[in-house]
Amino acid sequence: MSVFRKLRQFYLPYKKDFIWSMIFLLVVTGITVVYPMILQLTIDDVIIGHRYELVPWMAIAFVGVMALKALSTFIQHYLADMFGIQAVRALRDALYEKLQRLPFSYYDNAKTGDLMSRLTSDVEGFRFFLAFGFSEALRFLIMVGASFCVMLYYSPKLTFVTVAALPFLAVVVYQFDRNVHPAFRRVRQSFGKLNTKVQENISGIYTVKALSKEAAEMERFNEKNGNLKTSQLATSELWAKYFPLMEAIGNICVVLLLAYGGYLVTHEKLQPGELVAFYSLTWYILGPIMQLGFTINMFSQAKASGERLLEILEAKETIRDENVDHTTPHIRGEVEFRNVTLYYRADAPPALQNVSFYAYPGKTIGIIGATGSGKSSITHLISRFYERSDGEILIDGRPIEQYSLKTLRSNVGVVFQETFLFSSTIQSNIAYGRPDATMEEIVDAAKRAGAHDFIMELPDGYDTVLGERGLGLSGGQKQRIAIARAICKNPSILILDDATSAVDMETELRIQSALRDVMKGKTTFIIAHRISSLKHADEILVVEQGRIVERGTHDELLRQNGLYKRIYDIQYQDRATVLQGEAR
Ligand SMILES: Nc1ncnc2c1ncn2[C@@H]1O[C@H](COP(=O)(O)OP(=O)(O)OP(=O)(O)O)[C@@H](O)[C@H]1O
Repeated sequence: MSVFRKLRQFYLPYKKDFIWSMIFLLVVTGITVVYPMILQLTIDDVIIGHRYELVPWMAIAFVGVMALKALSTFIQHYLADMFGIQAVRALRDALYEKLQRLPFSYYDNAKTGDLMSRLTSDVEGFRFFLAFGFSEALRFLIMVGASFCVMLYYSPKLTFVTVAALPFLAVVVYQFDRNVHPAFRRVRQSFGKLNTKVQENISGIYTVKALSKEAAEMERFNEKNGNLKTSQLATSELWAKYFPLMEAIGNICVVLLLAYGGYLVTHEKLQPGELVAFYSLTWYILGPIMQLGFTINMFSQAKASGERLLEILEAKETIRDENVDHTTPHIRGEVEFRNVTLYYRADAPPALQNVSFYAYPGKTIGIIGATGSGKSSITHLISRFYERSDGEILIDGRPIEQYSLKTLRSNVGVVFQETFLFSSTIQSNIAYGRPDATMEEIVDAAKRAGAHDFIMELPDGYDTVLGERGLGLSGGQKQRIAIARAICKNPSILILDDATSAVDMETELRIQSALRDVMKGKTTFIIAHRISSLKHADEILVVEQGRIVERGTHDELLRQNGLYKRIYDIQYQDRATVLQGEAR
């Protein structure tokens, strides 16, 4: 129950709809129980009592009662649905908002397919329970309770004979529920695995085709599809096995009712109409009990879904705005690291160790080093994508934590190693960080990023709609649009994380000289593997195993004759000669 209590903030605001729907449910259930009573009156008082003049009135009353039932059913369903739909809308909003706030570290371990299924099928499961489960549970109680009372009123003895088989039915329902719940869980798991397979296959279709793994992929899909079939068949088998059994027990109840009830009627201890009413009422008790398994199952599925949703809602936001200064929306771009250490995981070696450097506004800092040496980690900390484990990071002389995340990130422009473009127009992709940018500013950013010319060659220019993840553009074109997006934001600190790796050297040079112009008085970090990409930087940091091992300008570093010089030799001299020299 605690799951439903924890999620109450989402459905309690709509309790009015729920209460009204329950009131109409009472009306509907009440009428349903009254129906056999009208039948009894018609048979016993009108037909057997030969009072045929009452038939039209009974018919009118019957139609009136049925019309009221139809109207009440409509209102009850509508309001119950409204309750569920409004509640999960608020829930979905909260989940989405939470996903926007969760730190990078959360996404390091999250699976896209799994998150998607939580936001769709788990939310739907919860909605279904809110809209139908609650009312089904209440309907069960009212229907069984009211029918039982009416039956007792007619004949206590017949009531007990009829319900004698109910404990057996209850045992079967209990057994069914015990088996069907894990079976349903297996279906959901198989379905989740199948979904993840499809999602991964579509995302990685280039790799699949490039490695010619279509047949192997089909085989794996077939296996997952087969698992889903098996688990679905197992569930069907359970339904097929238990339902006839439940119905048989129900029919035993009816046989007992007809045998003993018939005996009572023939001995004039019961009216024929009362027996007919009994017959209907018995099914009003049996039906909901048979359905109980389904209702319990809906409840446990909603509980499982609610737990999965709470896992997101209660996930820790390790990076939060606390005691921040909202009065400084602008940052000049001075960045200082003092003995910064970063552990991504406690059980792994640090990604950065005692990193210190100082960047004046307007300067360009180059960062170079082997893959995995910690270059990106340095820039992750400047945007506070991750929290440093030790040391101090100062921006404009103040600890980074004093800035709100919004202030910080709106002043930092990052172009990542992997470019992500949205499936919208080129124009809106460039203006993503600053939706109020004018067309002139967008074009200017594109020109500086070396993207304008190829954009103009596209049939729809800036209005060209890109495919998912920028499909339809070359790697270098995507990178240039991403750079334009960062420039358009007019950041005080610009981070290019291997952002020109897919661009030819000449274009890269043009982009960099255009950047010098826009980044005047601001700070630029360039991470690159190519020395040509950062040799003009004011200071180059050489990183090895999380430490800065050399620093200086290009010329200074060459003179130091260390790691940087070695990278330079490999890139600019005959590779074979360098490696041979190493081997000796
Ligand atoms: N999110 C993360 N969770 C755990 N470990 C990480 C994470 N990101 C990076 N690492 C580890 O931290 C170390 C430094 O990674 P980083 O991405 O900073 O290297 P890099 O120098 O930018 O590499 P590359 O040139 O390949 O991009 C690596 O050992 C990497 O495996």
